[in-house]
Amino acid sequence: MSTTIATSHNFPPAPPRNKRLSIGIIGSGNWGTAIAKICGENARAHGNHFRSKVRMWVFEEEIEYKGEKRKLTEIFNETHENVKYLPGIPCPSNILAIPDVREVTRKSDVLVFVVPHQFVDRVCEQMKGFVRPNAVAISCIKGVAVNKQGVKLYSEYITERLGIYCGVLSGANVANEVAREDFCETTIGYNPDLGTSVSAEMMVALFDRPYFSVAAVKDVAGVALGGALKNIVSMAVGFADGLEWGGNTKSAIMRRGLLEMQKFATMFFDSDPRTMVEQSCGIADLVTSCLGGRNNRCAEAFVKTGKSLQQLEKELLGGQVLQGAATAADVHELLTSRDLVKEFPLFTTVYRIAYEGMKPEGMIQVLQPPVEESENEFTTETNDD
Ligand SMILES: NC(=O)C1=CN([C@@H]2O[C@H](COP(=O)(O)OP(=O)(O)OC[C@H]3O[C@@H](n4cnc5c(N)ncnc54)[C@H](O)[C@@H]3O)[C@@H](O)[C@H]2O)C=CC1
Ligand SMILES: O=C(CO)COP(=O)(O)O
Repeated sequence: MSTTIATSHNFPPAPPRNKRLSIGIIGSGNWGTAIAKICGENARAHGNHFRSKVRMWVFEEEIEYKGEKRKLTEIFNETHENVKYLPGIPCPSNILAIPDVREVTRKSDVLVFVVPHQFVDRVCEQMKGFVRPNAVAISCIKGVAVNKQGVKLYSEYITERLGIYCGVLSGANVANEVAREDFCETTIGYNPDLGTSVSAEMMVALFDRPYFSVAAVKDVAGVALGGALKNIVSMAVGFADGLEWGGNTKSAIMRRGLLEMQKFATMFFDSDPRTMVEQSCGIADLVTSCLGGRNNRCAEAFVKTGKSLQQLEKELLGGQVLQGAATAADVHELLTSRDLVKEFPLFTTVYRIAYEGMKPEGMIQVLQPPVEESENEFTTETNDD
């Protein structure tokens, strides 16, 4: 079993009252709001550890609400509901929606990053210079940052941009189900050896709820990559849904996908291969996303309707952001630059279907065993009689 370093059973001692931590949520989408709800509940439940007020940065927009145009922050602070991204879910009244990311940054000891990965760069740019000296971050973002130099986790990227320690939270956590308080598990990747002012136990205390069971491990890369890469595999399963392939074929895709996830995490990072198969951030997230996450739904519709993924994102997601196609492109760019495309046939096929017009039926070739494997004694022609 990969080593679990903290769970809700290791409840941390309370810090002195003047050292209680202020929590800031950077993001307020579907998952951002569900995470803010969890932190808001725990800030109240553990008043000796956290300050009650949880600040949530909202990318401000005007929306049509009860017949008039209103600001999303005003509606949230009045109704305690994110009517655009998490409708129907009452949030605790100690969450305050704030349109200025610098104000949230300035006033927070723990910064919880939960924005679609496409926006991390510009958000960090605005936060620079406003971060508290002892602040720490935790990233709930599912994606990878690729450039000419190679690949980075978003937690590493945040550390580099803002100069603060950043852990990761990721798991089988479809936001609407978590917000409804259906039971689920999640994984925190947190490595206290790298020097952080907030312990792994304290991070668990911030997120663990009776319906949201948290385990912390040291394998930050394994946790981050499980969430990022399963988005590619869930698109592959969505293409299979579009073709009306059955459960056996889809589980073959999931198995091959899991192996590529594990291979990627150990090839490019020092990740423990057991994380992908033992923790919620690996196999469990892969399964839940393939059973009907947003990537899966858009990929299915892509095959059934012939519309572009951008169009389907607009039509099906109500302002939420599709991550899998962008991650497939990021990963493909990296694999191409390292001449490793053939080592990751499923990831590559998803890229080709999404961007190069490859027919989704072609996915079946990826599932066939490689030629060397099928050449065994039973297939050799004999002339015995
Ligand atoms: N929704 C889910 O079920 C889960 C999502 N995640 C991950 O959490 C991260 C955040 O996802 P969600 O909260 O679901 O976001 P979302 O998909 O609901 O995206 C909408 C959010 O993006 C913001 N946004 C739009 N344009 C922006 C801009 N130009 N600059 C900054 N922000 C902008 C919107 O204000 C809104 O808060 C993603 O990496 C996702 O993969 C992780 C677990 C579950
Ligand atoms: O990450 C998720 C569940 O854990 C959600 O996945 P989607 O973005 O595909 O909905």
